Amino acid sequence: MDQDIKKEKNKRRENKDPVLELSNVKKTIRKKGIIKGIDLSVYAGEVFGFLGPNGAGKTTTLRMIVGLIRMTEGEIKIGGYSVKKDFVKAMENVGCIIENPEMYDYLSGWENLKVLASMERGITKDRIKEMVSLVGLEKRIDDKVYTYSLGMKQRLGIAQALMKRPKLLILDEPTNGLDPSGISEFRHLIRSLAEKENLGVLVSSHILGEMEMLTDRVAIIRQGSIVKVTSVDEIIKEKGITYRLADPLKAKSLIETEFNGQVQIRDDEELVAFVKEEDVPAINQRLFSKGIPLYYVAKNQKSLEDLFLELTAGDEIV
Ligand SMILES: Nc1ncnc2c1ncn2[C@@H]1O[C@H](COP(=O)(O)OP(=O)(O)OP(=O)(O)O)[C@@H](O)[C@H]1O
Repeated sequence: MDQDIKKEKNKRRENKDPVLELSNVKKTIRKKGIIKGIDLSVYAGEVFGFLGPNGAGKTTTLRMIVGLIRMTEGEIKIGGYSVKKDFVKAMENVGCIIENPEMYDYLSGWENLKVLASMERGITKDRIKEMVSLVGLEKRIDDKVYTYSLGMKQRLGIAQALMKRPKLLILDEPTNGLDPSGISEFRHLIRSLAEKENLGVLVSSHILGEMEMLTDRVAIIRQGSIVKVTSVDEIIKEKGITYRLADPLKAKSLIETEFNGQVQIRDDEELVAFVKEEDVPAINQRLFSKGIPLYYVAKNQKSLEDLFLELTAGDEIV
């Protein structure tokens, strides 16, 4: 992500109240701790990922946020309103798709939105049009919903969820069943919604690559507890530098003695060097002057998947 946008987002986070705030949220079912005291905050304009293996407690937490099940202990605030004390106001500030979005297949997309608008206060025809354009459904909005692809249904579901202008959008496993181009379109849609509508978006998923590209920050949940909250940028830390070259043995000795680096030889043409990034040009020059042909140099990055595996080691991972 662009550095300026990142700084801007951090500034926004520092200056603003969260659109969603969980404090010490617990859920006990038949004396078993399912959720063991979760704290987290989501801010306007950010896409926040909720990641965890099967059975970690993602859906239970999302269902507590939208009031489908009661929390045993703790506090949840949406747009500043307590889900316990100000339920209706809290719910006015959240749009969600937790299971499949509810819609009438035999009506058109437009008719579906009209039906919903008639049930809510203050939704104008202009707002419906605005939502249709925001989710990119203009061309097909008059077609019956049963002719829609899964991705189009999802767009309509998002339009429904956002009609009342909530501050927070919650999506549970939203890319399930989408093909790669659908996933990519979805990613662009969510990012642009977060920016244009200044929405906080909470997305749950176990699809790590997707989350890496979609979210600004992630919370990793394991056995009912959050084990880490971090920005995606922080995760993608250096994991050494890969060199493909003619003589790894000779290169290893040079890098270790002259640049105080650690080197692991991978095969007869590849090594990974743990050196300072600013030393790389000098290393390359020295390899050249020692007559070691260099084919390729690349910075290795730690992915969300690496981190997820480290933190959830031993759990079932899908
Ligand atoms: N009503 C219930 N009674 C007993 N156990 C429950 C109940 N609801 C959830 N659980 C248990 O709580 C744990 C968390 O479930 P949850 O569905 O929140 O996980 P998840 O992270 O959403 O997993 P998945 O990705 O598989 O949906 C699981 O072990 C589940 O079996």
